[in-house]
Amino acid sequence: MQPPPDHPPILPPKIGVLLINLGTPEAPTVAAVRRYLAEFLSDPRVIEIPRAIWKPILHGIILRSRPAKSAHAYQQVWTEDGSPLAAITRRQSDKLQQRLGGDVLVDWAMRYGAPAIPKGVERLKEAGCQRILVAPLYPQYCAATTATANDVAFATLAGMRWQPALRTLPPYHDADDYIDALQRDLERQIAALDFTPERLLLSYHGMPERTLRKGDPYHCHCRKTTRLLGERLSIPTDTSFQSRFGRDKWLEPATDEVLKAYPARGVTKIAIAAPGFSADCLETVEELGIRGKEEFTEAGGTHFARLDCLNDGEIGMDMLETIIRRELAGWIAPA
Ligand SMILES: C=CC1=C(C)c2cc3[nH]c(cc4nc(cc5[nH]c(cc1n2)c(C)c5CCC(=O)O)C(CCC(=O)O)=C4C)c(C)c3C=C
Ligand SMILES: [Fe+2]
Ligand SMILES: [Fe+2]
Repeated sequence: MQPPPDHPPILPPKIGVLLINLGTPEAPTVAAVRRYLAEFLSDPRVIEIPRAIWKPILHGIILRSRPAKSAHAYQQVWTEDGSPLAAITRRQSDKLQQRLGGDVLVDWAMRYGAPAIPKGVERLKEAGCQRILVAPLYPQYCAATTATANDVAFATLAGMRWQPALRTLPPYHDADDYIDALQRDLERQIAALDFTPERLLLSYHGMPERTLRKGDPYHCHCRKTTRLLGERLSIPTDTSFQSRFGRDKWLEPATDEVLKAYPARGVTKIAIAAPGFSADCLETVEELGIRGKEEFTEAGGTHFARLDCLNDGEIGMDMLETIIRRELAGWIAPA
């Protein structure tokens, strides 16, 4: 039987996947970086300080000084395709779409800036997706990253009469497929170097230490990833935490401190990787690859290599397809 002529359109039901990463400015300019930082650093999941105390600090000090410094850093990593984080996430989405076929619609979004999560969820719903997997691409769970992305996706549903069913991608810090992909990709990159590193430093984004005491599993997830990876690699590994922000105590040891201390300990040839980042970005290319290298060589290091993230390479895409398919179980037929 045909629906009446004034009936809203009936689309064949589809499955949606929304890949999410942190977000990045739209241009490497002071104004665009200020807009991005204002949104990012206003998120109470990121800065857990009472608003009445934090707002004057953010608007009176941080947004006056940091955008110029950060814009300079972004200018050093910007590509023809824009910010590396956005360009790589877009390619991951396109390649996953090809792998999953036409019954699954894959799109991507950023928690801060564009393309925004609400628009992504709405686009998938309008295209007929009655079931959506929200996939924040953070292997290690953190309230400041995973939870805030999921919050926005769920909040988008609050305004809908006909809500799609939502699933979220759980952390995959100890998933065999993830550890295996890291092992193979890092071994491949180390084998291609023109020197043999004495140690592999695994640098994760830092967090205030108090978030660990409050029950965030992030620190434990990072440590577990290093342990599982270290058990498989022949090169000795160390763990460190980068990108300290503000005056509070952050997770230790700090990446820059470890880099500066290596040569005095007799370690002068190293490789550094960032397993917590699913795509290369400012934090890996500039902070580790440029500033980290300077810190290490100024302290007496002789050989330094920054290894790429899994990005949209074959090994990374195989892993991403496997973990996404696993979460779509019961929604799509097994591959
Ligand atoms: C208190 C501040 C911050 C917390 C907490 C934080 C946690 C956190 N961040 C990432 C991943 C990324 N962070 C990136 C950039 C970035 N991070 C902060 C501050 C905090 N991060 C700032 C101010 C910035 C902007 C750049 C700068 O001014 O230094 C990025 C890169 C974005 C890009 O455009 O390339 C990523 C990715 C994680 C995983 C995390 C907690 C686990
Ligand atoms: Fe960050
Ligand atoms: Fe940084």
